[in-house]
Amino acid sequence: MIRVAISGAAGRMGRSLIQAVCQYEGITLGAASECPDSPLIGSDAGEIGRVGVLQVPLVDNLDKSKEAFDLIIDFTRPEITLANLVLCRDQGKAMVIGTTGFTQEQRQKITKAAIEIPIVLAPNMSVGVNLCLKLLETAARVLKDEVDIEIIEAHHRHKVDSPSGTALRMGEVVAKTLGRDLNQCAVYGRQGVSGERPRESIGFSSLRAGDIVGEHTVIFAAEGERIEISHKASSRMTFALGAMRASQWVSDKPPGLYDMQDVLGLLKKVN
Ligand SMILES: NC(=O)C1=CN([C@@H]2O[C@H](COP(=O)(O)OP(=O)(O)OC[C@H]3O[C@@H](n4cnc5c(N)ncnc54)[C@H](O)[C@@H]3O)[C@@H](O)[C@H]2O)C=CC1
Ligand SMILES: O=C(O)C1=N[C@H](C(=O)O)C[C@H](O)C1
Repeated sequence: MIRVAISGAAGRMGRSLIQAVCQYEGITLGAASECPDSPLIGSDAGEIGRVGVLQVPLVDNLDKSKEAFDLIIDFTRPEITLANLVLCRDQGKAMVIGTTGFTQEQRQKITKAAIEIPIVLAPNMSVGVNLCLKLLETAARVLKDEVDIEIIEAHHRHKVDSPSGTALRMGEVVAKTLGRDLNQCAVYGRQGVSGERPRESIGFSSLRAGDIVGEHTVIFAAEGERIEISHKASSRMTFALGAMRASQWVSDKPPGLYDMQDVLGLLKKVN
């Protein structure tokens, strides 16, 4: 049995993760944490996830429950993820990181820690999005530089980072396939007299509204035809169950930085 700790247990993803643990065989909830000033500290995680009492009280720091879990699942904010990373590295525990919005420097800290512990880091843990990443690679390889590429994403009004981690990953996959550097060719929104579109740019547009769970579309537009590859998540359970799959997968892996493509065995080329 793999004992997981959920960081950010009362958050949107945290609550879905508690439910997913209860649905998933071979995984049990060992610990759960929330922000130190949360009034929910001390409450039972099962009650927060609406799955009945689990006898796991919310702590304000997972360091206090470190004997009770084997790995941390973290869907929080970058600075919290990095604090959990230090704990996991010091304790030799694995990590599954779904948090997005890392700076380059923060990402490097994760890469460095992965020399010592196994980490799955993925901006999107749904099977569908990870399949889309393979489809995008194929589309870019076939369409080459003959198309304009635009990435549109839509999320709920509470999301704090933009573009979404998934949109950025989609851009990276397409740019890499086309031999472009995303740092050079990304265009984040347009306003005013923005001029004619250079073919090599990859455009990003972000919508924030209501309770949209997460939607991504990549448009490949040529003269006379247009291809759109879209994914629409309608429930956070799709991400949470992906995180369970990642937890089970990573629990017996050697140190290294992995992503959902590794977990799902999608690394081989799809033609
Ligand atoms: N990789 C994936 O598949 C997905 C990634 N995400 C990402 O997950 C992250 C979280 O998203 P949401 O759940 O919507 O956010 P949220 O804001 O609902 O949840 C974050 C939780 O962390 C808690 N928190 C704050 N400080 C803490 C601390 N010191 N210790 C423990 N918990 C603390 C907050 O109180 C909050 O409850 C975002 O970066 C989002 O982009 C979201 C969905 C899917
Ligand atoms: O914040 C969210 O909600 C989501 N964030 C992830 C991202 O930034 O890509 C994944 C998903 O779309 C939901």
